[in-house]
Amino acid sequence: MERDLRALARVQEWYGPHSSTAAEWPAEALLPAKGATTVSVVLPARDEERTVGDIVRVIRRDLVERLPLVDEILVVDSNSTDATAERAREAGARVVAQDQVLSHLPPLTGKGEALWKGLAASRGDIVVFVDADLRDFAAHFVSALVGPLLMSGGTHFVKAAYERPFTGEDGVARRGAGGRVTELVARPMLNMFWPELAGFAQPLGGEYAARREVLEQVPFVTEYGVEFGLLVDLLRLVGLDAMAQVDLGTRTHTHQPMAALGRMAGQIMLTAWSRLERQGRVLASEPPACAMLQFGLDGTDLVDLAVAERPPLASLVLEEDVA
Ligand SMILES: O=c1ccn([C@@H]2O[C@H](COP(=O)(O)OP(=O)(O)O[C@H]3O[C@H](CO)[C@@H](O)[C@H](O)[C@H]3O)[C@@H](O)[C@H]2O)c(=O)[nH]1
Ligand SMILES: O=C(O)[C@H](O)COP(=O)(O)O
Repeated sequence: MERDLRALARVQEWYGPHSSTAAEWPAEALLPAKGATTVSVVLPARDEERTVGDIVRVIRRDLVERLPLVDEILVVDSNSTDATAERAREAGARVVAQDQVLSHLPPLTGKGEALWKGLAASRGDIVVFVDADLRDFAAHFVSALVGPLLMSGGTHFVKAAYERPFTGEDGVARRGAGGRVTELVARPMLNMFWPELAGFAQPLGGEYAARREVLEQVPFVTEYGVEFGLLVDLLRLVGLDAMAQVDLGTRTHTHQPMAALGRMAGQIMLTAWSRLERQGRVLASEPPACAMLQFGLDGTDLVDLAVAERPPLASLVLEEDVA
């Protein structure tokens, strides 16, 4: 109990100075601090033809043309079968095909792979990740995340917080009802094992920014464990006081069906397990099973939850320099 109270006190001590709202970071006020620092926005996108174009257009209009805050907009086409790449290109993004980046490596799959390839293919000193399925996107989703990095040299990683409504098939948005995996899996596990991270309201959210030099020093889990893995690994690398959170308001996105969220939850649990093992906090006589039986209306399905991992990009560059 005493340990729990100490952890809570640490989170409270962090929260005040490291949490802010988007209104505190107006884009025009950031420009003088930008100087020669370059900013890339990277959007991982698999079958997002309905939303990716609008997001790219807003970033281009507000943060490239009106105010020169963003230097590069990169969409990683994650093996889409729809017109994602065309829509992104028309809107003004540079588009790379996930498997064509570092194409000498055997391709892996999933969101984490798209992010890692996006990091490899982009050039900015600051990298902002934004999901490509957001609705009602506005430019402060990018500028407010960049704010603390430009204004404070000691900040290395900035994660978004927001209210997440759930919009059902009836089209009605229910406030606070979104983020089911966040609430049922990610936050309970963080509170149990990495309580210092308990102050991050949306640990799974896809919007965050960091300095390239730190992103290149951590591994990327390939599937949906990527955000959980990054938080835990960055905590180790840079410490809580180099991490910050900005409230962006409300986030609406495309909801996945329950079975897909079950797989996501499994991938996040396996990611947590790998970090507990790596940090010497569990001793396993055998690894967890990666197969999960799912029951749907049309019968059962045996799904594979296994996640792979890409090494820190910096280690790869070193290896390739030596080779
Ligand atoms: O193989 C993939 C899968 C997804 N995506 C893209 O990644 C983003 C987020 O994926 P999505 O399937 O919409 O995830 P959510 O259901 O919204 O999951 C939430 O929780 C995940 C687990 O932490 C996070 O990765 C997400 O960013 C977060 O929004 C979208 O732009 C996708 O197009 C890819 O690029 N490749
Ligand atoms: O972050 C999450 O928990 C998942 O993306 C699910 O979100 P949803 O419940 O809003 O679909």
